[in-house]
Amino acid sequence: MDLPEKIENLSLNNAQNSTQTKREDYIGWKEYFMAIAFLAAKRSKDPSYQVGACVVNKENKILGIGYNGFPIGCNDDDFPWGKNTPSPLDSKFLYVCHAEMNAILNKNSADLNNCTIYVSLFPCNECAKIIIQSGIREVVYLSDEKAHKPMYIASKKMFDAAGVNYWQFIPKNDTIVIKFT
Ligand SMILES: O=c1ccn([C@H]2C[C@H](O)[C@@H](COP(=O)(O)O)O2)c(=O)[nH]1
Ligand SMILES: [Zn+2]
Repeated sequence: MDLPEKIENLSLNNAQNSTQTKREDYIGWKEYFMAIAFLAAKRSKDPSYQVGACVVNKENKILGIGYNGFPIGCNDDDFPWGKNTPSPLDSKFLYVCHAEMNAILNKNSADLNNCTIYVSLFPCNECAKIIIQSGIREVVYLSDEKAHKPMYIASKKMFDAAGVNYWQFIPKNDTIVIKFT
């Protein structure tokens, strides 16, 4: 391409750029953080329930991500994934670290005060305690399908007493497609 042609193309591109407006179909912050919690849940090896969590500060910066799984060093193939086993020692409940706990322990900042946690499932009572003690002040959850169980009612009781705000996120769409192309 010789020089005059190049200059002509350049000014054409500039003219096109100056008339371009921003994309409108980008995902909002809340969708983004909830989608990250759901993506993290995809890492879980739990056959019955995969949970993801994402801790975010007031500047929309992510401070921690987690999913439910066994502690470091406890091999996914050696520890049990069953729950109603004859021997209590063979139940996953003794060993699994919950998604919220992992997100909080994985934090890349010392301070979680006034942060928000996005969770795919409303937190259980044990996670509620950890959330409160960490300084997180807001819980955004998607599923409340276990909310009728005593441990989840206890979570709400503790959140209410501690002044932790919680609300259900209802996504605009039930799918976000990610293509590696
Ligand atoms: O607050 C919560 C509650 C539960 N989880 C995890 C723990 C288990 O791995 C599953 C629940 O298994 P069920 O067999 O459906 O009881 O979810 C969590 O990460 N956070
Ligand atoms: Zn929990």
